[in-house]
Order: sequence, then C-alpha cells, then structure tokens
Amino acid sequence: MASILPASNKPMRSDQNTYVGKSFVHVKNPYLDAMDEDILYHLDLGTKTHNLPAMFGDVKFVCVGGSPNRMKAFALFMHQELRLPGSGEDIEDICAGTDRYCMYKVGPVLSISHGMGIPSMSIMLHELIKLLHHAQCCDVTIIRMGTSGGIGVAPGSVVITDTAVDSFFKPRFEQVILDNIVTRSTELDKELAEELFNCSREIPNFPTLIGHTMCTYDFYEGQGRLDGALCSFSREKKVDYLKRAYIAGVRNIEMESTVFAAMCRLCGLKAAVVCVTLLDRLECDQINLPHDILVEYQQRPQLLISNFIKQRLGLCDQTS
Ligand SMILES: O=P(O)(O)O[C@H]1O[C@H](CO)[C@@H](O)[C@H]1O
Ligand SMILES: O=c1cc[nH]c(=O)[nH]1
Repeated sequence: MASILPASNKPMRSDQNTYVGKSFVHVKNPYLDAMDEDILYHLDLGTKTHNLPAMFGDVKFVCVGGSPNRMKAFALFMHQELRLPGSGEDIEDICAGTDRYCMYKVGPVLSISHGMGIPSMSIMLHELIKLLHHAQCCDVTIIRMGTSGGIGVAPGSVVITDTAVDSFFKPRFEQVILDNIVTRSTELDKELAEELFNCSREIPNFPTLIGHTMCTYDFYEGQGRLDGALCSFSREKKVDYLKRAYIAGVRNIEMESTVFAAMCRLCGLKAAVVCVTLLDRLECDQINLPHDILVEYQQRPQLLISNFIKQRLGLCDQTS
C-alpha cells in the first residue's frame, strides 16, 4: 500500500446514501459497515491506508476496458481533450502496487482495466463499486469501452449495447452464489445509450448502431469459432447459431457485458457498453486486421466516449 493516512484523515463511515437530490453508489452488503477497514486487495487500495474521498470524491465518469494499455491511452487522450495542464505523460497508475489491474485518474474521469472475461470483470467491479461508495462519489456514469466480434455488421462499426444477453440470447446474468444460481437482469440504461448514439452522429464517418450484445464465457468454443484448440461442431451449426443470434437482435459478441450490466444496475450506476467490432463473425473467425487498423478501430469507442464526456461537462465546442 502506497500512502498511510494520519488518524485525523480517516474517512467517515457511510451514511451517504441518505443525501438528498444526488445519486450515490449503493453497496448491498450489510456486513460492510461493520468492518473496521476495507482492503481493496486487487486495486492495492484501502480505507485505512488511503483517503478515498479525497482521492476519488470528484469522479463522475468511470471508463473500463479489458487492456491496460488501452486504458492508459484513454487516460492520456482525456488529459489532452480536457485540456488539463501538463503533457499527462507522467500520469501515474494508481494501482501500480498490483499487476492485476491498472487505474488512472484524469480530472473527473477514472480509467480502469478489467482484464478478460466475467470473473476478472466481476472482481474489479466489486472493488471499484466499494471504492466509489467509500469515496462518497455521486452521479457517476460508467462505460465499458471494448472490442468485439460483429454479427452481420461491417468491421469497424461501433455497437452501443441496449441489452446484454447470454449465450441463449436471454437478458440475464447467472451468478453461482454458494450452491445456488442467482439470476440478475442485464438491462442497461436506455437513455444513456441514446445519448451516446446521438453523440456518435456528430462524428463524421463513424458507423454506429444500437443493438444487443452477447456475452460469452469463452472466445473460441463459447463464441462458435472453428479455429480454437477444440471444436466439436460443424461450420453449418456455427452459422446457424450466429444467424439465430442476429435474428434475436444480437449485433456483437464479447465477454464481460452481462456481469457489468447486472452489477452496475444493482448498485445504482448508470452504465453503458460501447464496443467496436473487429470482424464479421458470419464471414470469418480470425482477427487478421493490420496493426494500424486494429489500433484505429480501438480508438473509436474512446473518441465517442471522450466527446460524450466533453458534452456532459459543457466542453463540446472544444474540438481535438
Ligand atoms: O477488448 P476487451 O475490452 O478486452 O473485450 C473483448 O476482447 C477480449 C477478447 O479478445 C474479451 O475481453 C472481450 O470482451
Ligand atoms: O470476436 C471477438 C473479438 C473481440 N472480442 C471478442 O470477445 N470476440
């Protein structure tokens, strides 16, 4: 742990959900308030070692994505877009004491990596949501910016998710808790999705659509790929499955959106998922884009989200 607080700086215990007119982050765990200290182990932060309200109390936008490099690049981009002083090159990884996740703060924007897959996202979200709660953050918008495989859409398209669905095209996330399966809704904030879509229309040559996003537990067999180490189904079965997904409204496939939608919804966070498609899965399985195109595609959600944040902050006349 990096910083040790003097006793007088100990963060207040939480009665913050009772403030009027502001939307605070809810934690739904009766045991938390009774804990003398909360160590956010995978973020290398804690309530006794860090003054979380001072460090994070002004956060209004949380942006998450799988890759640490992408989230650092996004933080540097936001530093430039928000016209903050300095080059930003010396920006520090707040979670440098752990190599599980990275985290950067740029004004009111927090940029965090979550790794690949539901378990990695879920662990990060438990600790992030507690962090926002301990920091007494209010009116926070959270957006996942990712990559995905498209279904029936041109590579490079940006899909804004209206509903995250599971591999059966159902709007649910099933969490195993003890030896029970608990089913949670994966609806996302429709108004936020619309706001992002409207923002995308102001960016020239920026193919964007709203649709369902399918979240799977695996990149290969779980997404019907024929190019994994294991494959027990035919090309016809693959195409039939993806076409049925398309008919059910699915426009892209990735690996975190259901748990992200479910947890954010339960904790009162307005959440969105914005993913660029790297290929059309009806056409192929391998991602064989040249590096520069891959980099440019990954920047598309970043550009959209940066414009959205600037618009929310009243800085929309600033162009990059
Ligand atoms: O680009 P990110 O955010 O990592 O998301 C997608 O890419 C990974 C697979 O390559 C999965 O995590 C999937 O959800
Ligand atoms: O096909 C793809 C591409 C990116 N991420 C996924 O999960 N699937």
